[in-house]
Order: sequence, then C-alpha cells, then structure tokens
Amino acid sequence: MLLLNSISKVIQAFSRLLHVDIACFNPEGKLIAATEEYVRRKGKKVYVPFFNSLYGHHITFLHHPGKMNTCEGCHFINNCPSKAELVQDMIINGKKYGYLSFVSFSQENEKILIENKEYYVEWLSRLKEIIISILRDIDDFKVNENNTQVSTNYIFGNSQSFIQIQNLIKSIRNSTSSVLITGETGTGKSLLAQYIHQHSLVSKGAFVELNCATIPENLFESELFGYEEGAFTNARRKGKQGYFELADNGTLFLDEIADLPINLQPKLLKVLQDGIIQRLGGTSSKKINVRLIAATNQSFEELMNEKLFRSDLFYRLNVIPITIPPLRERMEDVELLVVNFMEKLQERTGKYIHSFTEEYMDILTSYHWPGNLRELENVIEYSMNLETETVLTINSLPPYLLNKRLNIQQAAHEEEPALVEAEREVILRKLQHYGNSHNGKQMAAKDLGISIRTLYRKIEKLQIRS
Ligand SMILES: Nc1ncnc2c1ncn2[C@@H]1O[C@H](COP(=O)(O)OP(=O)(O)OP(=O)(O)O)[C@@H](O)[C@H]1O
Repeated sequence: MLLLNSISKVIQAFSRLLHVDIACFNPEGKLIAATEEYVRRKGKKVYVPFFNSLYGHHITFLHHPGKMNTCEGCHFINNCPSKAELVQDMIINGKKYGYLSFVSFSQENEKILIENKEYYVEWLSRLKEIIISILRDIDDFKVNENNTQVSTNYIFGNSQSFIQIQNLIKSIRNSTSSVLITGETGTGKSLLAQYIHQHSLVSKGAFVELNCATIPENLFESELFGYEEGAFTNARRKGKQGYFELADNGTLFLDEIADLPINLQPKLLKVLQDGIIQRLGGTSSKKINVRLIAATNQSFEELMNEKLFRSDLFYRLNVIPITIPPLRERMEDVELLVVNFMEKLQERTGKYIHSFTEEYMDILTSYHWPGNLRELENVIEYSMNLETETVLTINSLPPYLLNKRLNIQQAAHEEEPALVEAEREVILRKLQHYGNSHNGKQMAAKDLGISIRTLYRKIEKLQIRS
C-alpha cells in the first residue's frame, strides 16, 4: 500500500540517521510500519493494547518493557526483546493517528537512548509531524485489513517440487482452465485453491467452496445447480441459487471431488462442457462463467478402475494437474514453514517465540508427518502454548513426538549391529588396557568420556567378559 510504503521509507531513513529502531502503530496499537530489525525481532503482527492508556501523555519512556505493570495484555509480557522504548502518541487537534516508538534492542543502544533522551525526544516529535502530514488527508486512519484485499497466507517452500508448483501457478495466472489438485490430507490443497483464485483473472469474483464429501446425495443437485420455487417439498419460497450461480465470474472449488456420486458426474460434465445451468424445477437456462478447481486425496486411477469415477469427467477436470507432495518428501521446507507458523501463531498463543533449538528442529525433520502441514502447524501451536523458554525446545513437544524420537534412537541402535560391535570392541580394548578391576574400570570410563555407571551398564548390555 502506497501510504504505508511512504511511512516505511521515512522510518528507515530516520532509523539510519539516529541509530535506533522505529515502529509506527495505528490508534488501536497494531503495528503498521517498522524497521526491518524490529520486524525480525518482534514480528509483523505486533499488537500493544496498553498503548491506549498512553494517549495524552505525549512522551512515555518504557524501560525494560515486558516486566512493567503497564505491559499487562501485551503478548510480549515477560518476554519482550526491547530494552528501552520511547513512545509518543500521534494526536493533533484531538484526532488520534496512532503511536510512534523509538526502540533499543541492545544494551549499548539502550544506554545511548537513555543518555540522549532529550535529543531523541526532539527527533521523535519531528518524525511524528512528518508521519501525520502523510496521514492527514486520510479521513479515517484504519490502515489494515479494511483497506487491503484479504489474501491467503500461503507459504511456498524452497524444495524443488514447490518451486515447480510456484512456476506453474505463475504460468496459469491468465488462464481459467480447470485445475485438479491432488495430495494427501493436510498438504494444503484448499489453501492452494484459494491462492490460485486470488492470483487469477477471476480474482474479483467469488471463491465458492463445496465439500463433495459432506453434502447428502439427495441434495447434491439442488446445491450445485439451485432450484426454483416449489421444485420439491420444503423448497424455499423464492427458490435458491446453486453453487455454480454463486461462483459466476469467480471460482468454484469442489473439494473431495472423488466423493461426487457417480450418477451426478454426467451432469457436472455437461455443465463444464456447455457452461449452461438449469435450476431444478426450472425451465430456463443460464449461461455461467465459472473457473473450476477440484481437489482430492484419493487415487483417480483406482476409482476409475473400480468404475466409481467417470474417465470423461476426470479428463475434463484434469486439464492442469497439480500434485502437492507430502511433507516427508520435502523436509527442506520444514524450517521455513515453522518460522512462518510461529509468526502466525504469536497472537493466538500470546507468546513471542521466534526461534527453536537445533535439537527441536532435528526431531521435526526426522518425523514422517502423516498429517502433513496441518499436523506440523498443530505441533507448533502446542509447543508455543507449553514452552516456558524464549525459544522452542524439545520440552514443549507433544509426547507422541518425543516417544517417536526414543523409538528412532532405539531403532537406529538396533538396526546398526556394526555400530554395536564397534562399541563392544572399543570398551573391551580399554578394559584390557586398564585392567578389569573397579579402579581399571574407572580409568577406562574416564578415558572413554563416560561415567562409571554408564560403563557398567554398557558392559552388562553388551555382555563384555574381558
Ligand atoms: N502452503 C501452506 N502454507 C501455509 N499453511 C499451510 C500450507 N499448506 C497447508 N497449510 C496449513 O495446513 C492446514 C491444512 O491445509 P488445507 O486444509 O488446505 O489442506 P488440505 O490438503 O485441503 O486438507 P484435506 O485433504 O484434509 O482437506 C491449513 O489450515 C493451513 O493452515
């Protein structure tokens, strides 16, 4: 958005000049623009409800925010990366524009901010004037969702398969051909369908979603094509638009298409071929212009072999096939996804956590993710809720993942007889070298870098008799 771009540019310039990070908030305390470092440390979805209480105070100095009484309600409470903040409300002639904050993240900058407070207060006022002048002509300063089109938070990956999908989507931007998305459950088929719609020629039209697995068979036809008044008992008085009509000039997304009853398949095929629908009980036809995206997690080959899905419909739907690979086949994307999920979940979990330990990531990348991205997102949400540290650690993982880790370690041990044999050999040599007495064992353990208790356990487990 142009307005925010200008504010961002001014903020970056002032930040470079003053060696301080800067953030700008709307009147509700939601972040609207900030320096890159600020976003890196606190995320894009910062919301500071207590700023409301600062109105009329002109300048407020927050020292070690996160531990102050005023921080109640802020999701950085007890866990705020800011060392000091100088906050000014932006208010002119009684009109509230929001807040502006100079922020120090390092101890060094904290000292500079404190020691030169008056100098920074002066610059804060100058910046405030510039930002207000940008905002002045705007009637109602609600810079957020109201002004921007809602867009899907779709995360692409770095894996080869995802780069290919990304390129394919770019190449079909100007097309309204049917798309068939296949992939296991939770791989993001619905989200991808929305993304394709939002980046297509028909993005201004509606995105209408119908889950073919949840509609009772006897209602299918009336739901898809609509009905006229009196078409059947309990029909609504003025009739009802069907999904095709609702999606006219937009996209109709048929999820779980493989569950479409076989007797309805020719009817769908006909509409796709002719682009004409007729409501149930109606006599007139209507030309419609709908882009169709369908998705399934079932194998069409099997369904067609078993005569549960018509091949003519399949070929009509499968003009642009997109297969989303399961997460276990693109583990290189896990880290990127986790970082994005953490940012997305900050607000919901009320926790500011933006990184994880190496061990934590090791476990995530050694798991096979049967529930795919849905499962990964749930694990991150669970972890963020339970974590007591400032980074995600294995202590906050759901128990079933920790158990998996033990099983993996155990399995690795069991599967590697060569490793077991090598360990046996090393211990045996040390015992031969230092002797089999308790003293000898103590020296062997020290040499091996393990405790004497561990050595005794290994001797017993590996059945070492020297
Ligand atoms: N690429 C992605 N970027 C961000 N989030 C994603 C992505 N893919 C999936 N998700 C997350 O995983 C969840 C499941 O995605 P979605 O419902 O699109 O999967 P699906 O394949 O349609 O699942 P099902 O087959 O069970 O209907 C979503 O709520 C979304 O939060």
